[in-house]
Formats: sequence, structure tokens, C-alpha cells
Amino acid sequence: MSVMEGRTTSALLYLDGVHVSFDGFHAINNLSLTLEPGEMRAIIGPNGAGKTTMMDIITGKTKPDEGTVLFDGMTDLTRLDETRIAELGIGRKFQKPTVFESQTIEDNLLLALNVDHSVRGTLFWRGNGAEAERIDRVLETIRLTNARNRLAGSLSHGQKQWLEIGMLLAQDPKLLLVDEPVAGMTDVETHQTAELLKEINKEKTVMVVEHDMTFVRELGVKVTCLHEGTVLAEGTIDQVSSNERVIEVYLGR
Ligand SMILES: Nc1ncnc2c1ncn2[C@@H]1O[C@H](COP(=O)(O)OP(=O)(O)OP(=O)(O)O)[C@@H](O)[C@H]1O
Repeated sequence: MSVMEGRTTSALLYLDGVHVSFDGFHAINNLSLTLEPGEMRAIIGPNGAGKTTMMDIITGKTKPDEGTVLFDGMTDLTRLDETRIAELGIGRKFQKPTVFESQTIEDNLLLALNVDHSVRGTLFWRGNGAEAERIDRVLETIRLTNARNRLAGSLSHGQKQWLEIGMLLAQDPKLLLVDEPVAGMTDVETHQTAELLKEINKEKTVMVVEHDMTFVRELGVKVTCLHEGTVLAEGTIDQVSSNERVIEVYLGR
């Protein structure tokens, strides 16, 4: 059964006592974490801390050996496959942008909106009025309105990341998982990405994994530091970055 009887938590995302091992190695070790609806959370932690594996668990790519993973208080994500989880409204942006370089920005968004259609089909399918309006809004959010007819391949690295975030937004998810969005960006792009995510967070719940502490500070949200597959510290950026264990295993290196 994928839907539990009655709501057990107000959290949009609820992980409790989650364990994952790969050939006996405990990548996720008694991980518990909750995200309230409308929240944005920054996840930090050293390489190998389990950040990617945690996102893999939420999106159904990896199944935990033990523990609870609930979406919207009711749905047991451990019982669902990746497609079903995406349909529920969990969108994931991987670190490397994967836009369709030889298509225009607008067509990339149409493709995302129209996930069941082929590239060729989409080029002849322009969507209905509501969808066109949604695309206009997404273009505005990702600051690419004036570039809508340009080929995605001509965008800067930062703009490609924004386009990919836009492709997620076109699908109108409830929860966005964003993996290292500012890696390789200029300082200006990094700042603009923080602004962009803050704007998106007015309507969506967001989890963002990032190593760039200037960016994390700029987000101004609650921070969770993972280490060895579990939560090492949680709180404001000042609380987490002054935590001695966090300095020892991550920041002070
Ligand atoms: N499929 C797998 N098979 C074996 N070990 C794995 C697998 N996936 C992850 N691991 C191991 O689990 C641990 C957690 O990895 P994970 O990629 O989740 O860390 P991370 O916090 O995302 O690190 P990074 O910041 O480098 O991306 C690492 O030691 C990794 O080698």
C-alpha cells in the first residue's frame, strides 16, 4: 500500500530512521530529516556524506533498507518507482545541466511541459492557452524572456542551469530537489541563482544541496549538515558554521 491511513505528520517530506548500505557500507545511517510545506532547506556536508544518496532515496532511485520516507504526510515513497514519484510532484535537478542544446529555450520548456511527447511532436505542439501562460511565467522567473527564441546551446553555463530549473518548474512540482546549482558559476550568476531560488520558494518547497557557503548564507534558510549518512548539525547558517564538529569534518578542512 503506498498511501498510509490518515496524515501522520504535517511535513511535506519526512524521513525517519533511514538506512542504506552498499555491500555492507552504511552510506545512510539512521537519517531523520523533515521539511515543512513552503520551506527551503540547504543541505551541506563533506564528500561522501550521503547527500546524493538521500536525494536518490527521495526520488525512488535507491530503496532504503530500513526507515520511513513520507511525502505530504501520507505517501510512502519507499513503495513507489521513480516515475510515480515524479508524477506526485517531486522534481529533481542534477548538477550537470541537461538541456536540449539544439532547441530553443521556449521549446525546451515545452518539452518539459509535454513530457509524454517526442522532440519532434513537441515542435508541432504549441500547448494550450494555460500552458502558454505557464511558460511565460517560467521564462520570467528564470530571467530568460528575452532569450526565448535563442538556441539553448548558446546560453552561458549559469543560464543553462536556470533553464533546467525552469524545465522543472514547467512541470509544476510541489517539491524541488536541486543539486549543486552554483558549481562553476560566476559570482554574479551565483548571486542571481540565490535570488531565483528565493523567488521560487515563495511558491514551492525546495531542498538545495550546495558546497558554496557564500551562496548558502545568501539563501538565509535553515541548514542541515550531513556527515557519514546522518545529520551532524541543523540550524541557522551561523549556528551550523560555528558548530565544532561541522568545522572539524567539513568547514575547517
Ligand atoms: N551505488 C553505490 N554503490 C556503492 N557505494 C555507493 C553508491 N552510491 C554511493 N555510494 C557511497 O556512499 C557514500 C555516500 O555517497 P554520496 O554520493 O551520497 O555522497 P555525497 O554527500 O553526495 O558526496 P558529494 O559531495 O561528493 O557528492 C559514499 O561513500 C559513496 O562512495
